Amino acid sequence: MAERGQTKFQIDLRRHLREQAVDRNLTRLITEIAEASKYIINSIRTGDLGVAGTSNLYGEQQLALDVLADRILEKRLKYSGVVASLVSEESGDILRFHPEQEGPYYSVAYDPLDGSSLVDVNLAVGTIVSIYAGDNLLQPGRQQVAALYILYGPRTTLMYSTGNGVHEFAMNQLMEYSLVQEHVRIDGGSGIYSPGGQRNLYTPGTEAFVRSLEERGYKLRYSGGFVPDINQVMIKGKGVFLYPHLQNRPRGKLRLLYELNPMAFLVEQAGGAASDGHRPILDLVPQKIDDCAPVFIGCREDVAAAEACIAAQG
Ligand SMILES: O=P(O)(O)OC[C@H]1O[C@](O)(COP(=O)(O)O)[C@@H](O)[C@@H]1O
Ligand SMILES: [Mg+2]
Ligand SMILES: [Mg+2]
Repeated sequence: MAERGQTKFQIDLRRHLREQAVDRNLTRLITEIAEASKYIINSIRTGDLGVAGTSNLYGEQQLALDVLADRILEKRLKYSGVVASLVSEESGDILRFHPEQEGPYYSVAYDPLDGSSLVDVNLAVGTIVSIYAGDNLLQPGRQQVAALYILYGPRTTLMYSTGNGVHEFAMNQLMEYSLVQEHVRIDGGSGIYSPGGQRNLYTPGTEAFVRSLEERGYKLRYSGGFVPDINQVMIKGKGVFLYPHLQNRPRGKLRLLYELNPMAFLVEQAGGAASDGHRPILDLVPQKIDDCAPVFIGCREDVAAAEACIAAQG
């Protein structure tokens, strides 16, 4: 019987970060983001589901919730005292700060509310965060020092890594994130597949890859939310998500800085892989903050099979 107060399941996020010997300022940053999620949850549950009357960098109509979630996170990060620069999917400009606190400082790229168009149909949405040391946000994803996502589903869960495995937390009745499991692993096996985009616009290589999964009995699981769809692969420990290059969209849809890099960091830390069809997502060098890339992400063997199909048929 574990000593009272010592069981793994009473470890909250801050204590876990401390036990992982995570730098004090990075611990502060991650716990500030966790705090901000409480206000985002509240805005999802009670907020205005209408449009904000503005559009983001991609010309996508912003929902009031996108803008509200962005404001909540930006304010938290700005006043955290440990952030040198940040960029959000919703704002599109890099904001720079001069923290008074002692360094080290960090830079953050985030998608404040991914899948926001699913809120009005009451499907799960999430927040995705990518963290670098210093003030340069245009670095390959492999340079990240941490990444995390928060999934606002029937339960609110948080998945983070600082490079020492991926750990899952769930929000309890007191709105604290309490440890559920450490070292989440994607070990493979016949699983699920999440085929994003329009199938009729797939290239021959992607079409051949998806057909091979169906012939192997993979089950289609696609919610239209990147965070729940990736979380399903993480928790099941198998399967693959793809939002590929399309005939009319050669760079796919998902954004490198705030969606692909953080998810690729987490999935690789869980023993999986993430590719743009030719090379690891984490090795792509961002040219500009709104770069997009095709993505095949999940079980290592499935991603390798996708790359082989694309090498053979494009
Ligand atoms: O609706 P589509 O084209 O299948 O795209 C779904 C993808 O787009 C997204 O909704 C884009 O996210 P945003 O809501 O942040 O723009 C992802 O969550 C999801 O994986
Ligand atoms: Mg998004
Ligand atoms: Mg978004």
